[in-house]
Amino acid sequence: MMKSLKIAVAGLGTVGAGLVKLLADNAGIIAARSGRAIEVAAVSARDRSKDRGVAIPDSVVWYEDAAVMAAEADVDVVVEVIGGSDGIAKQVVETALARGLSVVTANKALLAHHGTQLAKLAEDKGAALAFEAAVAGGIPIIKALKEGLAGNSIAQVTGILNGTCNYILTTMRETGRDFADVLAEAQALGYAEADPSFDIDGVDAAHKLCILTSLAFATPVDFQSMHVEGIRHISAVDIEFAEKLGYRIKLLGIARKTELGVEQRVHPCMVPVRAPIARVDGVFNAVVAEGDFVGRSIYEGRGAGAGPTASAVAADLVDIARGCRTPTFGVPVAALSPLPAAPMTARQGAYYMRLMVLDRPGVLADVSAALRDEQVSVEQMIQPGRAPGETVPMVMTLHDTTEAAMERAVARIGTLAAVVEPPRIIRIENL
Ligand SMILES: NC(=O)c1ccc[n+]([C@@H]2O[C@H](COP(=O)([O-])OP(=O)(O)OC[C@H]3O[C@@H](n4cnc5c(N)ncnc54)[C@H](O)[C@@H]3O)[C@@H](O)[C@H]2O)c1
Ligand SMILES: N[C@@H](CCO)C(=O)O
Ligand code: NA
Repeated sequence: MMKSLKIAVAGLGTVGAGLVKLLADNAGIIAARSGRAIEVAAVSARDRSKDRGVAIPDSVVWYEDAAVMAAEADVDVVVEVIGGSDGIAKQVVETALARGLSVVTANKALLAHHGTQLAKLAEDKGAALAFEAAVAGGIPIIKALKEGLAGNSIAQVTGILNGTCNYILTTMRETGRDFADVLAEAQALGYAEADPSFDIDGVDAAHKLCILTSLAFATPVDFQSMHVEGIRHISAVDIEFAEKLGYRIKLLGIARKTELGVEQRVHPCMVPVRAPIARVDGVFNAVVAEGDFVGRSIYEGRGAGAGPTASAVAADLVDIARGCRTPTFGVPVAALSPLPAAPMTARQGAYYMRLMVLDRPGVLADVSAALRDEQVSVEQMIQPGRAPGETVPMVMTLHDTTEAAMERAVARIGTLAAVVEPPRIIRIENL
C-alpha cells in the first residue's frame, strides 16, 4: 500500500470531532477505497482539555494556533472546520494552499465570499480545494454537479439548503408551536450556525446557493448579487393558510438562468404539496437540478450534524488520497465567466398575499382595484369568518405576474386605511 495521506484538522467542533470519529471507525474501508490509510497527524482547537467524545491518539501533534499548524505541520492536507468567512479560517486555508497543500473545508461562508480567489490559489499551486460538506452536508451535490451531471447544460438548481429553517418550518406546521421556541430546540440539537441569524435570515442558504450557482453555470461566486430573505416573518397563520390552499412553506434557494442573466434568490416559498420537495421535512435538505439531457434529478439527505458532515469531508479526503482532481468550481478559474445578475423585479410567478384588514364594506373592492391597475389577476380568495369592525385575515393567491407589478400593487394596498398590518407576500414556486 502507498504511504498514508496525512491530514491536519483545524477545529474540533461538531464537524471536526465527527470527522476524527469517522476516520477511526471506518479506517479499514476508507484505506481499501483510497488505496492508502488516511491518518490524522495534527489537530488544532482552542481548548485541549475539552472532552469531545473522541479519542485523539498521543501521536497526533497539537497546535495552539491553527495558522501555525497550516504553515508548519508535516501533512498532505489541511481540513478547515473552524468557520467564518474571514479571520482565522481564511488564514488557515490561504496558508495551506500557498504551501501547495490540499484543503478540505466545510466553510460555505468562506467560499461564498472568497471562493474564486481561493480556487485560483489552489490551481496555481496544483493543490485541491474541496468542499462537499459546505453545501447540503452529507448529500453529494458538489460531486453530482461537477461529475455526475458534467455532460449537461444546467438550467436551474433549487434547494432546501438550511436544515435549521426546514426543521423550524416543519415543526411549526406539525405542532403549531412558536418560531422562537422551535429555534431554541434546533440550536440545542446542534443544527444551527454559531450565529443563528445566518440560518433564519437566509444567509447560510445563500452562501450554499452561491456555490451551487458557480458550479452549475461556471460563473465566479457572486454573493453580493443575491436576493436573500429569511423566515422570521412566517407566522402560524400563513402556515395554516398554505395547508388550506394545498401548499407547504419552504425556504428555498433558487439559481436559474434567464434571458436577463442569472437569478440567485433565497426566500420562503409556497410549493404545491404534491411536489417532492414539499415533503422534505425536518432537518433534511434536498436539491433539485435540471439538466438539458438528464432532465430533473433530485437529491435528498441530511444537511447538518456531525455524521453527515464528516461523511462529506471524508469523501473529499478519499478523492485526494486516490489522486482524483477536478477543478474547484468544475472548470479552470480562467474559464469561469461572469453573467449579469437578473434583477429580482423581473421575477415571474404566482404569489400568496395575506392582509390583516378591518372587516367592513368596500375593502375588497379597494384591494382589487390596486391589483387590477397593475394587471394582477386573482386566482383564489379566502376571508374566513365575519367580525364587523374587527381585524380579520384576507388571503389571496395571484396568477403569474412580475415582482415589479406585485411590489407596486402591495405598496398601494399597504396604504389603505382598512389594511392594518403590512401585507405579507410569499412567492409561489411551481416545482
Ligand atoms: N455543524 C454542522 O452541521 C455543519 C454542517 C456543514 C458545514 N458546517 C461548517 O463547518 C464549519 C465548522 O462548524 P461546526 O459546526 O463544527 O462549528 P463548531 O463551533 O462546533 O466548531 C468550530 C471549532 O473551531 C474551533 N476554533 C475556533 N477558533 C479557532 C482557532 N482560532 N483555532 C483553532 N480552532 C478554533 C472551536 O473551538 C470549535 O471547536 C463551519 O464552517 C460550518 O459552517 C457545519
Ligand atoms: N446551520 C446549517 C448547518 C449546515 O450547514 C443548517 O442548519 O443547515
Ligand atoms: Na454536500
